[in-house]
Amino acid sequence: MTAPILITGAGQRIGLAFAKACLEQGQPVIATYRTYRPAVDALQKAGADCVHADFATNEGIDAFIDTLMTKTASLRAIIHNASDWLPESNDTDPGEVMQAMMQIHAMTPYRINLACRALLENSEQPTDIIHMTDYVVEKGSAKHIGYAASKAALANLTLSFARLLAPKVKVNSLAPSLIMFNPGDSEAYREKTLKKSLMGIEPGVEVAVQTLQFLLDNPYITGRNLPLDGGRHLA
Ligand SMILES: NC(=O)C1=CN([C@@H]2O[C@H](COP(=O)(O)OP(=O)(O)OC[C@H]3O[C@@H](n4cnc5c(N)ncnc54)[C@H](OP(=O)(O)O)[C@@H]3O)[C@@H](O)[C@H]2O)C=CC1
Ligand SMILES: Nc1nc2c(c(=O)[nH]1)N=C([C@H](O)[C@@H](O)CO)CN2
Repeated sequence: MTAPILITGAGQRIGLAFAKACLEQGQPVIATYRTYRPAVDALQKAGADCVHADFATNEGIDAFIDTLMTKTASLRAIIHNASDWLPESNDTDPGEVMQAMMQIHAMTPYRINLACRALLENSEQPTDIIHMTDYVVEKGSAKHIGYAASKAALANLTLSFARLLAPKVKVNSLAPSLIMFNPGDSEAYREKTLKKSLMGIEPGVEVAVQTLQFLLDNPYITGRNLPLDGGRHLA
């Protein structure tokens, strides 16, 4: 019996694409979602075990972990994809922004990874943890300061968990810049953002799926950060 892959934040966009790609290969998936959408039903019908989870509190994380433990005794991989892209703004308290960003991008992967160590080590095959970070870990962000700091914390968790869990478990970061816009992004924002990379395109979720598969298939990469950014560092 193939151990499932846990994908957090799989109710839309990149996480949903990850889940669909795994299912299409016959790979069992446990997918978390916070907001119900018809896509969650479709994912469940496609064979995923969809679990509601809100990681905004430690109680919410621990409640999810308790549910997960009733579903499986082993895991093929954990993809920490759940995320909020909160900017600083005049009408939000900076302390709340930083707390929310650290909660979803650092506390959530930290608690789930520690709780699931045995599930990952139980598997016969090599197993993986993949942290979805961000290009801004390298450069910072003037408009998403708390977000960037929390993704930098997540990138450091990659190093620590790679040390802790080797050789049974590989632990890597996937660091995208633009993959896909949000529906509300203005034309002006889109134009400006496309110019930030050498490739100058909105690549879409497939490039993230390809990179995920590369990491899952490779037995010798661990503790590394894989950029997926269209050459943004040279633009
Ligand atoms: N899209 C892009 O261009 C880029 C993406 N990335 C990273 O890639 C990953 C995927 O990006 P994308 O698909 O755009 O992500 P989204 O912004 O669509 O967020 C993914 C999911 O995270 C879930 N989520 C947010 N907060 C919580 C919470 N407190 N508890 C549980 N779930 C939560 C949301 O659930 P729900 O909707 O169910 O409420 C959402 O569907 C993210 O980590 C992101 O930071 C990095 C750079 C660029
Ligand atoms: N959780 C999210 N994180 C990020 C998103 C997103 O939509 N959700 N989007 C980006 C941008 O695409 C950025 O990389 C380019 O402007 C960053 N993080």
